[in-house]
Amino acid sequence: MSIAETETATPAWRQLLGYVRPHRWSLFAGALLSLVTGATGLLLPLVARGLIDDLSHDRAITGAVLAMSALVVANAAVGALGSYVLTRTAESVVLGARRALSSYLLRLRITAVDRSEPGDLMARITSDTTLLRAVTTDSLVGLGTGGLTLVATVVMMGLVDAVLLGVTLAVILGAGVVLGVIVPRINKASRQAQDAVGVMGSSLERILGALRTVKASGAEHWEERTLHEAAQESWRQSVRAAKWSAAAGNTAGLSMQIAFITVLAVGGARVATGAIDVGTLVAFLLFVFYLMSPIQQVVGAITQYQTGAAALTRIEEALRLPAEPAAEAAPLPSPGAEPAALAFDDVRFRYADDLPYVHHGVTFTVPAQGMTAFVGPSGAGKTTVFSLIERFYDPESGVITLDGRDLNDWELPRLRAAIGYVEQDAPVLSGSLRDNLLLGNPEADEDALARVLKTTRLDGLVARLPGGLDTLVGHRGTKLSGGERQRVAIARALLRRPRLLLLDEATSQLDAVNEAALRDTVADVARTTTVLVVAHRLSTVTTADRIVVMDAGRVRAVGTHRELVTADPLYAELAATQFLATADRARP
Ligand SMILES: Nc1ncnc2c1ncn2[C@@H]1O[C@H](COP(=O)(O)OP(=O)(O)OP(=O)(O)O)[C@@H](O)[C@H]1O
Repeated sequence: MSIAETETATPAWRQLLGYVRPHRWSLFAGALLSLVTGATGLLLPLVARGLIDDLSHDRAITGAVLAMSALVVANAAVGALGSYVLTRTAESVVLGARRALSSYLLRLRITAVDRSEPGDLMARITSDTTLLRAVTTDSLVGLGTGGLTLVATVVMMGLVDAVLLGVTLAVILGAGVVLGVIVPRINKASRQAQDAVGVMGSSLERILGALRTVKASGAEHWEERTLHEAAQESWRQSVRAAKWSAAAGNTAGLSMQIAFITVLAVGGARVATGAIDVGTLVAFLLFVFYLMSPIQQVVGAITQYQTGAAALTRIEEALRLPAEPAAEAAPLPSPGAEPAALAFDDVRFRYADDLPYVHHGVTFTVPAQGMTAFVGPSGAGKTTVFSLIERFYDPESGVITLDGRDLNDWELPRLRAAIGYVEQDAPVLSGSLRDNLLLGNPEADEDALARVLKTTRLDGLVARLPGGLDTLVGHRGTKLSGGERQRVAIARALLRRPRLLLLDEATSQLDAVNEAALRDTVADVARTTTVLVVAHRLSTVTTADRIVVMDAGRVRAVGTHRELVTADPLYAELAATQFLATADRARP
């Protein structure tokens, strides 16, 4: 299931109000200033009527000219202030949405991440939230102030001449019908344009994450086409939205011009019959002219809302993905904390309802302290054991306990604080070596850092690097070797003083020196912590306190290397293929 298919329950306008609520007072102040701007503008036709009256009665016009000038200046000043307050508020709304969304995405369950595209999620935080800015000012305020100004103008027009008002409203009504057809098309095109931006984000994320492979496979042209197609699609849909928006804006403009001409014709006739005087006609025409602005504002608000509603829907979809409960960070185990004991009891698990079971009743126990290795053919479900311990996923049935307590009864942050986890591809983030090491425990002091560097045999590397710990490691640690990356990841995990260390060995072959360093490190750590290792090379686990042999989602044997070589044919075979069994059997 893709993220876009997630059902959306909350209507876009309610979400918008949710984001705007914390800023309602500044929004109100901005809207008020806009209204004052509108009101000062509204007085102009009346002052103009006075001016024409004064002229036709040979009276001095200085007062009227001064009043008009003052109104124009006040209009501009209040308008500028209002626009600043509104834009600032709109930026705050965007900030609120970005914060909410980024906090939420960090809490997403791994299952949700598995079935969504990170690049698309990124686009929702960066690009879709940006659209809220315009929707806050143009739509909400535009609708509020434009609507009020419109009503006020219509009332004033009614007071000046009811017949001419009737003529004007008839024209506006016609334009309203046309807009009813156009507006839904803007929404659809905007949604598709934003989706295309999401597709671009996903492609970019995928390509930049594997640029070496892309280059080595000579796939640049192919990937270029994918990116260009997504960009083209976004362009096509944005242009479609722009076309309909332009049509909407022009319909409003055109209707006002038609209204102007009609009022001129009907009003001229009324002046000729003496029903109204010229001053009234001029004032009314000025009102028609003035009506243009609030009508444009309201139409702009409605069209802008369509783009915003599409973005809000995409944001809401992300916020409906399953996430872990929000919780305070848990304290790390204190120095010298007891190692943890772990047990799996008849655990059955599959990654999704439509996928086959990965664990068919896995059972094993791991006492506190020492090293337990998991071995078995690829796809046996070894890494999945770790994912379940970290509660990235929950088993369908069976019980997993840490210190005799069901994992479900642990507060998630407390559980994860007790565990150190080194993933298979041991990610190193960009930044300095120090940043990478302190990621899991920013408060670790220099002593702790030095101890961990020594344990993980990284002290030599740090001494060699020109910048020491402050050397930048490059995006994803590209400036480090595979073995160094893995040891950095172990050091990072160890700085958290874990009571249980999960180490998923890299499948890539390490050189003999690195492999020995890794083996010694793990053996050292296992003296004070419970260490679980998923091993792809048996050479790393021959000294393990116990080895759990997994095959096709089941535990088929548990024992030491010596025991398993004779007791378990699969293990013996694995060992034989790695040239270990013979050497071992040869020993007395
Ligand atoms: N996120 C996932 N979604 C769906 N299926 C998955 C996921 N992760 C793993 N699997 C599947 O679960 C099975 C077990 O995977 P797991 O990574 O636990 O095996 P493994 O024993 O660690 O293998 P290897 O030694 O190759 O790392 C595999 O068939 C794999 O395709």
